[in-house]
Amino acid sequence: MARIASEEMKQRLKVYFIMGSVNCKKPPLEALTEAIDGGITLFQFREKGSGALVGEQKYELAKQLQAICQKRGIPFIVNDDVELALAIDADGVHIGQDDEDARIVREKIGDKILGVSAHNLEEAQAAVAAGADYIGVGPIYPTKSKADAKQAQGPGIIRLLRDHGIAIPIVGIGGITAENAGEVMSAGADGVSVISAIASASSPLLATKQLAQAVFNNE
Ligand SMILES: Cc1ncc(COP(=O)(O)OP(=O)(O)O)c(N)n1
Ligand SMILES: Cc1nc(C(=O)O)sc1CCOP(=O)(O)O
Ligand SMILES: [Mg+2]
Repeated sequence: MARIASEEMKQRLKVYFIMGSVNCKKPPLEALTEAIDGGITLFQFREKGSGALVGEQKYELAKQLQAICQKRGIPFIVNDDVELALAIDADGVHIGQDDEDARIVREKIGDKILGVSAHNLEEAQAAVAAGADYIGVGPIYPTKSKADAKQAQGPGIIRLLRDHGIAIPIVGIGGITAENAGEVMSAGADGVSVISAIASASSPLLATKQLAQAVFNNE
């Protein structure tokens, strides 16, 4: 298997849903199925926060969510847990600045998708040098879904990265909704990644459709 092409990665990032069992209003398998029906293009399993599953239970949920993604052709990314990603043969891994070093992760996962969080130009340049397939830039807006999130930067951080030559695929993250997704795209993002805009909605199906519409109207 070869590394994902940049253009394909950009398409995959359009509507990127991130979820773990602690995030959803509905049972996780139901929430993911509705999100896929609504038009998500990529999924990240992020089993994190108070009450998150560990060990065998985490592994089993990952396998069940992965099976849904595989059936529907949606790539399955694992947050933080490189060993889990390798154990279940996930499509990729997302890591942040406080996780394992991106160069080492690239060596471990070979051609699988590697996403890296970046909050400024230096981190973005380092992620490119380490072989990231995309960077997640945030928080764009205030978020309640990540306890240790940094201060919101606004969409201008994405424009700044583009203006300084960061050409790899970029996805915005943090407080993104159907109402503000357009300005994230207009700033130069290839897509938006969300937890609560879909997972906390009473209808993940409708919420995803609204988000996708906002994204594709502002490409
Ligand atoms: C697409 C995307 N972007 C950023 C993050 C955040 O990663 P990280 O900084 O490692 O924080 P945690 O998600 O691990 O709490 C992400 N998960 N996905
Ligand atoms: C997982 C995550 N990472 C962030 C970062 O800034 O790197 S913000 C965030 C939480 C995103 O959740 P919501 O869409 O509910 O705001
Ligand atoms: Mg992390």
